[in-house]
Amino acid sequence: MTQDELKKAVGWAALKYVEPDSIVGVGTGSTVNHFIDALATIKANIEGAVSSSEASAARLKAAGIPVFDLNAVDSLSVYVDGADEINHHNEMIKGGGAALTREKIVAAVAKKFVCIVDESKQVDILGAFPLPVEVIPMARSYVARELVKLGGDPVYREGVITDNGNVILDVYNLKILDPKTLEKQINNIVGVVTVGLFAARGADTVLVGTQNGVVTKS
Ligand SMILES: O=C(CO)[C@H](O)[C@H](O)COP(=O)(O)O
Repeated sequence: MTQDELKKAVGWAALKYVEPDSIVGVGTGSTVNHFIDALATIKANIEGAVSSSEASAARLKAAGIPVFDLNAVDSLSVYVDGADEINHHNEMIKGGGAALTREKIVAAVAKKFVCIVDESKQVDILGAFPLPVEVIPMARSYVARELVKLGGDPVYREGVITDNGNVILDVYNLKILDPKTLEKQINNIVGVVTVGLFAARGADTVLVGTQNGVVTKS
């Protein structure tokens, strides 16, 4: 199977975590796009969705699924999203699609985070994928200097403005041995909006698309 077929398999497998009549938290990316396609087939059985990006909101609306503002929603039973890397403790690097801040917010509200990945995303140690950091534009150079002090090589993602009007620094050459501590350290730098390390709030369930089928990990 191709990588996209593996993504499709986990996107559809995530449907079983959607509760009837609920509002579903929806992430961003090519794997989640398959989940949205699957969700469209049961749209009569759900109330709607909260989206982590303008891109997913547009896809949800095009599929006829009502999209709610998160402020209008008290709780979400499930949040379904992909990842750029995931380790064996269900800690992740996310933000390849620049949606990390809204993803972290929607994930925080949800009772259960179901992460959907193809097997190429599984790693022993996070950091081969450059770590995205969303930054207030005027703080870009300052934050970059602070990230160098933490051992990384930040690169400005040129031409990308997030849905929140900010910029992204991608931090290369990090070997992330303690994701929870690094998440706190980077979030503490003034001017950082969010780091794309999801460790304090990792995934509760991971669906991995493999050549032998979808494997579920908790
Ligand atoms: O964090 C994300 C977007 O900000 C995505 O979940 C991540 O980039 C994975 O994307 P894809 O499913 O296209 O491989």
